[in-house]
Amino acid sequence: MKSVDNHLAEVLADIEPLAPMDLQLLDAHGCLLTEDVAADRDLPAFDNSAMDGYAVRLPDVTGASEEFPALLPVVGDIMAGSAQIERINPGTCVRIMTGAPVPAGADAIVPVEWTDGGITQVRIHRAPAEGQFIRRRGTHIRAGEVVLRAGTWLGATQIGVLAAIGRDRVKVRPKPRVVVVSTGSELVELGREAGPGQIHDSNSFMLAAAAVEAGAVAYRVGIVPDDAEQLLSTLEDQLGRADLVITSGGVSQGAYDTVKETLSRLGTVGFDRVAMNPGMPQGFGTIGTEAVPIFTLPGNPVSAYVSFEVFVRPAIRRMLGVEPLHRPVVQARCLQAFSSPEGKRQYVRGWYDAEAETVRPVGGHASHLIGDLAQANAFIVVPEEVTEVKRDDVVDVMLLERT
Ligand SMILES: Nc1nc2c(c(=O)[nH]1)N[C@H]1C(S)=C(S)[C@@H](COP(=O)(O)OP(=O)(O)OC[C@H]3O[C@@H](n4cnc5c(N)ncnc54)[C@H](O)[C@@H]3O)O[C@H]1N2
Ligand code: MOO
Ligand SMILES: [Mg+2]
Repeated sequence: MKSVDNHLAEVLADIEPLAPMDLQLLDAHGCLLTEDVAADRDLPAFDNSAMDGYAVRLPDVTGASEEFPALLPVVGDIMAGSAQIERINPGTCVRIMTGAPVPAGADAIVPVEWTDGGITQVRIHRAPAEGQFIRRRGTHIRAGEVVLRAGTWLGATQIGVLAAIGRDRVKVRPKPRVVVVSTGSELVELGREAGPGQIHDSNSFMLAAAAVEAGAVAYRVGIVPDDAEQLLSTLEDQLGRADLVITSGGVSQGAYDTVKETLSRLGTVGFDRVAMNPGMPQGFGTIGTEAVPIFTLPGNPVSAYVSFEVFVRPAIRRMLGVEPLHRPVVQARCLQAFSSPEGKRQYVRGWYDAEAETVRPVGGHASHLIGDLAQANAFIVVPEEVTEVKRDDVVDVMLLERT
């Protein structure tokens, strides 16, 4: 049997970051920026008001107080978006709203709360300091300044600053497009009745969701029966839009496990028994003229998910160009004893308590127990040579939290 580490190394040796592309801003969300982005303008782009109030000249309001308010005629109104009033003359003021351009001649903004709120004339009972409540042009970002460096991951706030400087396209590594196919003649689509001997396809939903959580775009193709020709034509159909293909099922020793036979016709996919539990039968290689990487994962749901976490997720992250490739692994005290198969790395569903730094196995170890998987937030990773984990042993814990 092949070791987990060898299989992972072979997989990653065949995976490269995707080539950068110019994408629309929202399509770049969740991607890695591959260019330095500099502002082509100052931010703020013009002097503007930080308050709803009045734009004034300082000499006209100096010393204003409750007892001796300054009284000024209001000669106009500047709302945000208006650029009509360019200047104010001595002895006058204008009403101004937050974000509106400050007219030349104005030295400060008086918030409306410091006044009687007058429309044609205003009583001001507190004097602002020079420049108070004016957001000056270029004080935040200067034209030419780099706002985001190549290598930055674009989350919501990075998308925000790009929009603020007017960028509608940016160069990023695109998200890998992951095609997910379930194989198995026993599978039925959600919404249809599962007849005798049939079950609903859960792997393709779970794996498509996992691919999205890893940062990819997922296309769930659905179910292909255990039929070589149908699998072949589905994969040929899908290759045009795939950067990566994931299948589940049909890779073990069954008489109708057709995935192996079919894929040997399409490209170079190797099938191995990997020394892990769950997830022993694994296939990986490339298919089609574009050499699209394909993972053929075992059909048992927990086996498919563990395989995704250990092999597929790091591959997706490498394609995205993001680090770290792997889930964080921490150490924790195990609250319950259990045994582990010799010679295999075991991934045990667990509940990790970060505060107590403990982990507790969740449910059984069998690879069809998907309900237990859904209750876990971690895998306890038991090394190949360990056959018994005792209560209070310190164990490695792979955290499944979203990162
Ligand atoms: N004689 C042997 N039999 C098996 C071995 C073995 O070494 N010798 N290995 C076992 C192990 S370990 C695993 S894991 C499975 C892998 O099986 P396959 O990849 O061939 O998958 P299938 O046989 O198609 O299905 C296995 C199991 O999972 C269910 N399944 C499949 N697809 C889905 C889906 N999309 N959604 C929900 N459930 C699914 C399927 O109904 C089967 O119960 O082989 C063992 N056997
Ligand atoms: O390896 Mo299978 O993946 O144990 O259930
Ligand atoms: Mg099988």
